[in-house]
Amino acid sequence: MSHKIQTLGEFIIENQDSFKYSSGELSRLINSIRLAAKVVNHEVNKAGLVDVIGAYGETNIQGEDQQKLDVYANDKFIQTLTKRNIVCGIASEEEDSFITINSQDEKNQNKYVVLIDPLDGSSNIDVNVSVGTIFSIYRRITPVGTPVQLADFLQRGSEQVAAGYVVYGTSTMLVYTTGAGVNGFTLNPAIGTFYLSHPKMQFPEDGTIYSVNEGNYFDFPEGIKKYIKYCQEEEDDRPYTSRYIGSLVSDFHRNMIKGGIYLYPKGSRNPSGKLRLLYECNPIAFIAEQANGKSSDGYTRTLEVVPTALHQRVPFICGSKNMVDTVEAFMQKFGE
Ligand SMILES: O=P(O)(O)OC[C@H]1O[C@](O)(COP(=O)(O)O)[C@@H](O)[C@@H]1O
Ligand SMILES: [Mg+2]
Ligand SMILES: [Mg+2]
Repeated sequence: MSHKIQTLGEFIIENQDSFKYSSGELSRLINSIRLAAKVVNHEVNKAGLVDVIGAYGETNIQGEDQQKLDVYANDKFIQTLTKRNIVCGIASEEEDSFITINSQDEKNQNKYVVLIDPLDGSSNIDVNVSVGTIFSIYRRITPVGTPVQLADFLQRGSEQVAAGYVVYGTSTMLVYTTGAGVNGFTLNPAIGTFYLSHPKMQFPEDGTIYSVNEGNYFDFPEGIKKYIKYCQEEEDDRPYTSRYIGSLVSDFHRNMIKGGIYLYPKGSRNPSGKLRLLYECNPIAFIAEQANGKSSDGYTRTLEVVPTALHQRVPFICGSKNMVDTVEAFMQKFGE
C-alpha cells in the first residue's frame, strides 16, 4: 500500500477544510452514513441466515415490490440520520414523499438534505450477488430553521455538495466525493473500521467493458443498438467484454476501476429509462465526473438535467469519457 494508512474517520476530519462550506456538519453527516452502512452491511452479510431474504409484501411509489432488505436498509439510514439530528430532510426510493426532520428544539438548524437509494440492486439480494447503497447530499436552498420544501430536493446534480455509494460485495467499500476527487474505503470486518484503500480513484479514459441489459435490445433507441453492435465488432480493441451484474453500484464500481461504460437507455417499457435521476443517476454522475469519467442521457450532461419530480427516471449512460463520447456520437447520428 503506497498511501498512508488512514481510517475513514481520520480522512473526513483531515479533509474537512478542503470543503468550501466546512463547518463540521458535513463531516458529521458522512460519519452518520458510515455508521448506518455498517449496520446494513451486518444484515446483508447474514442474508439467508436471518429473515431478510424475499419480498416485504408491499410496493413502493414506483410500483416495485419492496424487498425486506430494501425496507430494512431504508429504516436504518432514516433512523440513524434522524436520531443523530444531522439533516433537515430526507428523500428515499422507498418513501413516497420527502421526510421533514424536526429537531427536539423545533427549529432544525441543519442545512443539508439527503437523497438515498437505501438498497441498490434489489433483484440480486436473494441470489447472493453484490448490492449497494447510493447517497446524494445538497445544501438546502430554503431558509434554515424553516420546514424543508420539495425545492430543496429538486436541485440540479451540479449543485450536489457530496455523493457516494457503498458496495456490499466481496468486501464492503464506501466510495465518496465532496467535489475534491473520489476516494474509496474498505471495511475491515474484524474491527468494523473503514480504511482508505483506493485513494484518488480515476476512470481510465478508454475501456473495453460494456454493461447493459441486452435483453431489452429490441426496445433500445437506434443509436444505442448501433453502439452495442459497434462494441461487438472484431476491430481495433473490440469486441469489448459484456459484463452486467444488474446492480448499478457494482457495475459502475467495476467500470470505474477497469474502464468501461454502463447504459440504461429508454425504451417502450421504460419511456424515460429505469434509473432515478435524484438518488441513482446524479450521485453516480457526480462521482464519475470527479474521477475523470462522464455521464449523460445521450445528449444532456446528467448533472445539468433540471429535476421536476422526486422519483423521476432518466436514460443513463455513464463511464469512461471516450466511450460516452462515442455513444453520444452514435445518438447524434442515428438518434432514437
Ligand atoms: O433488471 P434490469 O432491468 O436490468 O435493472 C437493473 C438495474 O435496476 C436497479 O436494480 C435499480 O435499482 P434498485 O434495485 O435500487 O431499484 C439497478 O441497480 C440496476 O442497474
Ligand atoms: Mg437503485
Ligand atoms: Mg433501491
